[in-house]
Amino acid sequence: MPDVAIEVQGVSKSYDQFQALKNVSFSVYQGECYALLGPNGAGKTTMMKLLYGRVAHHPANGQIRVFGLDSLKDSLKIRFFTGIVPQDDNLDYELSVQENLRIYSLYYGMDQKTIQKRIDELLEFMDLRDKKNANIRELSGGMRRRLVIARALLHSPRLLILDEPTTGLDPQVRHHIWDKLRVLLREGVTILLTTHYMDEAFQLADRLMILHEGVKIVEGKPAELIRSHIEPYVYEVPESKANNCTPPDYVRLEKSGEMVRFYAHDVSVLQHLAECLPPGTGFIRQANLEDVFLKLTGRQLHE
Ligand SMILES: Nc1ncnc2c1ncn2[C@@H]1O[C@H](COP(=O)(O)OP(=O)(O)OP(=O)(O)O)[C@@H](O)[C@H]1O
Repeated sequence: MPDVAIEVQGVSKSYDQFQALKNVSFSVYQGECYALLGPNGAGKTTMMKLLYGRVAHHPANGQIRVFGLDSLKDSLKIRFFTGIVPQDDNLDYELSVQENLRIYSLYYGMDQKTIQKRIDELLEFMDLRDKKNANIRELSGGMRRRLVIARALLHSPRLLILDEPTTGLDPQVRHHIWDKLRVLLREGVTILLTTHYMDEAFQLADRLMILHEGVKIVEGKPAELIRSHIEPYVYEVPESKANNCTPPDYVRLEKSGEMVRFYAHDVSVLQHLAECLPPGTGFIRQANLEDVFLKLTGRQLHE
């Protein structure tokens, strides 16, 4: 069993009367990528912020340890080996790309003689070297996101925490960022991320947890969750056409947006259903993480 990087035990968090997290426990092993999934408001960001001491947390019971350090008593020490990519790109728009990195290096008390080398290395790594002296306003959304990741890596952290790293970015930029995160994982960095993209979790996460209304409802490896929680085949049809299909009792139905999904263990049952509609009206596919998410949370990804 690999060493533990993050250990969360029975943690709850309330904002006034509202309980955002309810008795949540999980561990993240060193060098793994662990994803927190959940509908809007599930408590993902709150969990992340507790880890790096961004919200006050005085649990009556519950504890968070990061590389053996207590998140309450040692939050400053934890920040010195943790890189944080927040949900919003909180860059300084008055400064250039490299000035944004330089100012952060002061915050970490980094040696100013060697800092330029590290900045150049990171701009190269995130493919931003041509933008070194550009103003932040001149950067695309994808470039800004890459710069925030470069900034989080300045002090060569052992742990990288990313809150929705690729939200709103085009598929090419998302794949580019995933490639960079894979390089970091190969180098032994531990990664904890939140995402609304099921393909992102499937591509990157060794293990994941689904949070729902502050409660951990499931945890596991993506492929195992699909195998154990969902029928393997899905027939997806627009709701307006689905009235013509009458499924047998053992076919499960789920509505998602404009689509109806029929779930079954036997693909031939779905093929039979498909024959009740004109060809091309719907399609049969294998179940994926999004199907698990829908079944367990009963929610669409963005409501
Ligand atoms: N500072 C705060 N004061 C009061 N309530 C808060 C505060 N921060 C978060 N909440 C509430 O706590 C709940 C969990 O919020 P959180 O941001 O952790 O969810 P999330 O899963 O990250 O959501 P999203 O996917 O939309 O980012 C929400 O109902 C939110 O309104």
